[in-house]
Amino acid sequence: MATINQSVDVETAIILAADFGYDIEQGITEEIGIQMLNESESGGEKEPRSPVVTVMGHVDHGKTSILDAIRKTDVAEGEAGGITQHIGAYHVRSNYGDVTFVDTPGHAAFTEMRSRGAQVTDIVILVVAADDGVMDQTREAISHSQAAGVPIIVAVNKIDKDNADIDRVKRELAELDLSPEDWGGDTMYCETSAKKNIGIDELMELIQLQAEMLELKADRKRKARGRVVEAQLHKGRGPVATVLVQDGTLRTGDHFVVGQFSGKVRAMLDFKGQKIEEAGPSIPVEVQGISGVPSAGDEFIVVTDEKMARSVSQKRALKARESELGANTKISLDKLFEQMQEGEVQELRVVLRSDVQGTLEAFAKAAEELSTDEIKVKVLHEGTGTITESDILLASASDAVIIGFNVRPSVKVKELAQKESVDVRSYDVIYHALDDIKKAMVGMLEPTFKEDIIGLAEVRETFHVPKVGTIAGCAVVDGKIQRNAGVRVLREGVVIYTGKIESLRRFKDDVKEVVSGYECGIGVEKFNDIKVGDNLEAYVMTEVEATL
Ligand SMILES: Nc1nc2c(ncn2[C@@H]2O[C@H](COP(=O)(O)OP(=O)(O)OP(=O)(O)O)[C@@H](O)[C@H]2O)c(=O)[nH]1
Repeated sequence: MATINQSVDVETAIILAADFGYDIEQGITEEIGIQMLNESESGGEKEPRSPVVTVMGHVDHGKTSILDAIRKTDVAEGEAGGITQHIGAYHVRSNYGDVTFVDTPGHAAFTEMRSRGAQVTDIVILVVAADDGVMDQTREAISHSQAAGVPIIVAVNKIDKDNADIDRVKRELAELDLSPEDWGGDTMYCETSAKKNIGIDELMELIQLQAEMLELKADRKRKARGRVVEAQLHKGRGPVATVLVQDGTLRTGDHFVVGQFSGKVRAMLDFKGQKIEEAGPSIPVEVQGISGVPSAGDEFIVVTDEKMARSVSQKRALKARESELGANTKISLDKLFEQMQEGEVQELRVVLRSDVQGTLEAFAKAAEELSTDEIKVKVLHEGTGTITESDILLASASDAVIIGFNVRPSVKVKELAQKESVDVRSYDVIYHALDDIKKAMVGMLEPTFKEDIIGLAEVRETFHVPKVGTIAGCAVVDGKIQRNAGVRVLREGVVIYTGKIESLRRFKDDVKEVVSGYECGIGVEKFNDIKVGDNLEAYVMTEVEATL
């Protein structure tokens, strides 16, 4: 006998359910088991934990130098003189408090983790060189941090330089929503010289101040959970992962699930490569004893026993394979209306790319004006030049679409977009893009013509043929090139000309098409300015049935 509130064991449940014509799947109870474990098992009080910080900025603005200077403030270090770092994260104990630094290379890694649901960073330090000011990667880092909702502390670095212009940096950043506090804004600024060791203590103080405002807390008594920062197959130690403990305490001997793998903590090393027995919240450790190499961003959860660990990891592996095969759940303009109806989106986020700055400003303004009560159009990031891998990762992590004007992603970037199911749309004029967004918002997006890109060729040589013009000696690298197809001439990922393929030859013969792997000569109608290194993108327009 059991009352309605009492649970029964799995065997009984299976027999009972069978009487009613249902099958019971045991795995689900274990997934739920983990959840319950994590919800219920909260032992004691939540205590403050130290902040996890990521340093970002444009190349050469001084990220590494600032991190080095910070490490020198480590009071635990003393005589040894500088820490030899073994893993991608480390913990500094300064007079101002403890800080954990996640040393992943750049904002792409940061966002890749986030696209896996892993937000480990509490605070971003944005390093901007005072002599150089805001540059491309500064802007990208800001967009990535803002999209993640992580507060930014600005370190205006290299103030020792003669041509340092701190006010200019502040002005440029104020335009990007990072007004300094002394200008009435709410962004913390710190003036540093990593080289002369100026302002480093102040920076550490600001980190603590920001951390206090964030009220970062964790319960060190519970079983540990954390995230993988990096992982690899080590020759002697087998699969190892740097895990940042986010809650609870991790101990040697704990059974755990990590991504699709499981294991038992055989040994733990801190970032100095020293063996430790336990690691509390905000502490990075290298864990040994995993059944395989997990991915950066994977969740790490301690469970009660080995059987549970194994069973959950197997279910996860199966699920991962299934989702790889199907399910595209990301946002796309095609599905915008459906998703709006289902209440899934209130905000259409876009990442913008264009060949010229003017288009960006005009589009961003017009797009934001399209916002209605139901849906807001928000530009997450904009930049000139071609669509990058970092754009795709940002769009993937933030569920955004990418809109490009006269720019094309490279083959590699396109593949990443496909893998991440990011909707990348290319336009040549603003109002076409605006039209599509408008139509998508009311569920009327029904292109009557769809452009199919059929192939890509790389220009290896050019020849001048009298009366004909320039012929491009090309290698077809993707798909096929057809005579009379439309063609775009791309230079460094930017469209410089759009026209038609006028002539297509293999050796001396005119041919209708040339497929990937072969070489050919291509003449572009009314265009002679082809250069070695250009890419030719061939496309055809196909009629698409109206869908509603
Ligand atoms: N004068 C001056 N030079 C600095 C300062 N900080 C860094 N530098 C110099 O700037 C150069 C780049 O510094 P890094 O710390 O390597 O810059 P980074 O941002 O880590 O560069 P990447 O890792 O390549 O992106 C080095 O030559 C440093 O010595 C500073 O405060 N003042």
